[in-house]
Amino acid sequence: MSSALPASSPSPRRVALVGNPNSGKTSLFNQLTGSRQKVANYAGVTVERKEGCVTLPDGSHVRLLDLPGAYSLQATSPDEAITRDVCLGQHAKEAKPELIICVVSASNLRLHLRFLLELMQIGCPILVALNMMDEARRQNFDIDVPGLEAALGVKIVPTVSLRKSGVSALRHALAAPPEVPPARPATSIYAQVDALMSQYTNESVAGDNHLTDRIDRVVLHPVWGMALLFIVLFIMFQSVFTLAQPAMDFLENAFSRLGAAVVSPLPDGSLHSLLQNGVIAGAGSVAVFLPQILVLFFWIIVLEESGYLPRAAFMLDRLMASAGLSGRSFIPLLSSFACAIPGIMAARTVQHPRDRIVTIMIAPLMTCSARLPIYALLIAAFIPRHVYFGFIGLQGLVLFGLYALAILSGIIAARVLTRGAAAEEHILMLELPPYRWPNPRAVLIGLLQRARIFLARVGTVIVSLNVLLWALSCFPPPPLHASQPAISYSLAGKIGHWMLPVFAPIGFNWQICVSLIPGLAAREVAVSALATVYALNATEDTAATVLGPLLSAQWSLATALSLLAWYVYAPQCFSTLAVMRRETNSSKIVVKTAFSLFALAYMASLLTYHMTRFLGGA
Ligand SMILES: Nc1nc2c(ncn2[C@@H]2O[C@H](COP(=O)(O)OP(=O)(O)OP(=O)(O)O)[C@@H](O)[C@H]2O)c(=O)[nH]1
Ligand SMILES: [Mg+2]
Repeated sequence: MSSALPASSPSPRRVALVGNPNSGKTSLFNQLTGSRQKVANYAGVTVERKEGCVTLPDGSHVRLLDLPGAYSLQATSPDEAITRDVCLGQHAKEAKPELIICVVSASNLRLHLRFLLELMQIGCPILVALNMMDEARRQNFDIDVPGLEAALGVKIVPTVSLRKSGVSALRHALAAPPEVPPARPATSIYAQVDALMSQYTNESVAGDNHLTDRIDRVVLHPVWGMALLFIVLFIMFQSVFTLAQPAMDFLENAFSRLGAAVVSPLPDGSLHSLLQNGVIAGAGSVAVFLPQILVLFFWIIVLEESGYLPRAAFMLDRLMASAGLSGRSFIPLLSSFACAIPGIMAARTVQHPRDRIVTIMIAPLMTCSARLPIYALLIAAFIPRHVYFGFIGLQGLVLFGLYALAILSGIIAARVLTRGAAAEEHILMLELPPYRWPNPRAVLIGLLQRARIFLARVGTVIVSLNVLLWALSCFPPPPLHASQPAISYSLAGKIGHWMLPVFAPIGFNWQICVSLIPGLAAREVAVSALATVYALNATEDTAATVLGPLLSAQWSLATALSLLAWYVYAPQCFSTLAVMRRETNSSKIVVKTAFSLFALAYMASLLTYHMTRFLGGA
């Protein structure tokens, strides 16, 4: 029998969720604590410990840790090392948990039991959450839970964390005194798992997951699979323009009216200019891109939840191998399309140190969503809305091309950095999860979260940087009888003109130079900064959200394409560089990466500018 602690011992105060990757730990964590940590259908979503608070039925509180998934306590990657260290009480900043909730997927019981049996040997009290019971049921996979519970000597709570099922039972179980599992037989873990599976499940007669296998026959096919991947990406970028356009038009209109309603009653003067040119022009010009950002994230969330991503990684393994990386680097790189910061963190799942550093160094090359407003602004202004064959939009095609250029550059950069040497680990280590219909509620919550993050950025970083830029663009005031717009005499104007000799060869004017500086803090600010600079530069009042037509009237195609090329590579936002420093613990790598990316950006813009002029796009 299990050796229960004395009955008087209180319920545990420090509890950790531990288990195999993709078993549903974070889903349970969110249900128990009310948090909104990221959940997705592939291994290695959580890469650092996250803390939350669970309220027990008696009103007391327990501190709950969500940990990265691990296959065993023999950690092979930095994220697994965190889990090992916490479980064994060796983590520098985390005391050993008083109870481990081992999350075991009922639909993948054979694999997950191995880790449970290993955990049972470390002398820590254990409670088992037998999650994904719905999937097991769908596969007609029966588990004799009371029998397994008695055989293991640990409490087992069946759960479906998607639907909160079993969460209340888990809360009650947490209130009980923790129990250290009894000693296991001396036989190997494999033999024990075999015995448990044959005695307490119907594994031998339950069907395999035929549907997943059938879908995989197409998805992982060398020809059809690649064609499907291409079609998925193509639809994704086309829809960024087509689906988002009506909502964008609506927002543009709404902001123009709001601007007019707020600003018109004010007398001319500094406050009028600050609101009109600094706040409304700046924030409005970026906020209108919300629909496009949401369309992009809709696809990212659907792909993450469906289980398709690791398959895409599998398909691209050969391509990645040609760059000296394994498909394992694919998911960190793909996360970088949302933002390079979680992408760089996700590189913790890459086991080999060299591959991990190279993945981190090329992550900023993947096109983060902050670049979308710049791309969308310039594409809408300079690329005609042609449609070929009734469904291929030229604008979407150019966007696709910009993403493809970034990916290709990343592959070439990785090849240079790995000096063509073969990848150190192989994709076969990657676990393919079952396919799942994305949960509409999860998709909606994910989108609302992204909208909140985006609008919070607009309302904080972007507005404050723009107000600062407005101040620099208005002071010092112009001399009496000035012949040019006031901004030309201001500090911002002077800085722009100082930078001009460096950037004129790549087709940038002084207004673009001014916008590059705040763009270092957050790339979208380049758009709001351009809106402010041009609004202040204009002789009559220019509405915030009509920046596109203004630029297309004033810039040459060569300049616009050169700026697009610039943003494929640079600049790094400061927070990316800071996370890179933290994750690699090396300033040298950060300096090397930042310098190379600036050099690449300059060269790409130079080439684009002169080629376009040569071809007649002056
Ligand atoms: N059908 C079903 N799906 C679930 C259940 N619990 C979680 N999921 C899904 O399983 C996937 C993985 O869930 P996560 O909570 O991210 O898993 P995790 O264990 O935290 O994964 P890592 O952080 O990568 O170790 C997600 O797509 C969830 O929506 C469940 O009980 N039933
Ligand atoms: Mg997780």
